Amino acid sequence: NESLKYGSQYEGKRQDEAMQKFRENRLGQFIHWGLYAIPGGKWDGKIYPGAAEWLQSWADVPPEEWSKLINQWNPDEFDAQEWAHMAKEAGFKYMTVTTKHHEGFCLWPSEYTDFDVASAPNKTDIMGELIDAYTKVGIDVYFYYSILDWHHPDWRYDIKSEEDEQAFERYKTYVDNQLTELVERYPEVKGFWFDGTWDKSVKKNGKWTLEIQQMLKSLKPGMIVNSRLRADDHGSRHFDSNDKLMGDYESGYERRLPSFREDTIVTTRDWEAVMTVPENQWGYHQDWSVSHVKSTNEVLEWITHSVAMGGNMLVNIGPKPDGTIRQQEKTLMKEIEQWMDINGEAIYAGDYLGWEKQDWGYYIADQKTNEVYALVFNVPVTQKITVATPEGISIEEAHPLKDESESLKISEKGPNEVFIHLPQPMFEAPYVIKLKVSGKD
Ligand SMILES: C#C[C@@H]1N[C@@H](C)[C@@H](O)[C@H]1O
Repeated sequence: NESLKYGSQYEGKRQDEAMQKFRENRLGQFIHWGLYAIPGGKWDGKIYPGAAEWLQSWADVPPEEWSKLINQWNPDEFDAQEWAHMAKEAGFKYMTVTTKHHEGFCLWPSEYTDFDVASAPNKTDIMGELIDAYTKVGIDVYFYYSILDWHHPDWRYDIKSEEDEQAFERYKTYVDNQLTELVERYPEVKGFWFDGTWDKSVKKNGKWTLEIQQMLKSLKPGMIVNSRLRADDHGSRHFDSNDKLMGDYESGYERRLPSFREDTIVTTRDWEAVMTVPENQWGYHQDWSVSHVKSTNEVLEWITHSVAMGGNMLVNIGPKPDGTIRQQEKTLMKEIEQWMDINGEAIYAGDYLGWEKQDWGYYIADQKTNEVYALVFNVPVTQKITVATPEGISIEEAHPLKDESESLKISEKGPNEVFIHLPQPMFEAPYVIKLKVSGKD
């Protein structure tokens, strides 16, 4: 290991209360909202199938033209309490919302720019409304902030001249000021989800990324900061040049999940995956037919897979320009609610169990109660699932969370292996079984 000045600051999982709460939350809502919701994936009459919040890039729109969208920012149907209520009912324990995406438009009245809601026809302080409404219903709020900024004149993709150097110094001050402003205006914020840090300009400023992390923690002890912010002395991101995780949790799983076969290393640290309902749409896109849209059961499997590997999951919504939520996302939240009302105990505070992975689905162990759950997604044609337990551990009982008074039949399969017999008929949703285990520590 070489000594690094701007690498990982500590090893292992943070054990303080704020981080434990993050770990127990497990299921969160991601919200991507900004000017990009107005065109909704369409520019000059053409639909672009790429991510809607990247339309400025796909359609190669000059920043000064894109910025005119500010004059159409008028979410007159926006109701933060309604969003918070829907999220609460769905069972989200935390929420992460875009304060500023790559387009540079700020959803709060910032002292440091005119490219913000204060300069739009509708001057509502979106961040203020959301953090108040969500905090009031008991949902923790995190802020997404993009370092990459297509609007700001001092942003640089790389530092290749004295002029670049001076401009980027100004940009660093702008970001430091905005982050300080966000914490001071919204002190209930629990942490920051940084994005847009892949360019050389950031990789050459590892020291700055550490200073941002330290500044946020000095502004609010316990603040939680994702690994995606960080670059080390040599520009290594997420993990420093000694392969040590930087930041408080690993945030590399965007629209993908760690494999149970190859990536169990993730179970040794805190991590969070983020996912879209369509293949790749974070901001509002008016035409979801451009790609596969996940069913609720697919979304529930992504959530379960993350928790079963000891991670969190953020499920994204992209609100419409008028401030309403599209029907597909409202239906999804309602169906997640119906499933979580019965099975949420297997997800909240869930963690990696470490038993042999089976094709029928996932095991989740409760961090606090030590209860063990089997979550069945792929019902075997034999109508029974195999549970192979470590030496000295056996399954005493199996009760479906849908009706815990019911006991499922258990039969011997072999040494440390049993069958659990599933009831007819086939299931319309993932089927969760609480296992009574003996011999577990
Ligand atoms: C690429 C990229 C960005 N990272 C995701 C979390 C979205 O914000 C997307 O625009």
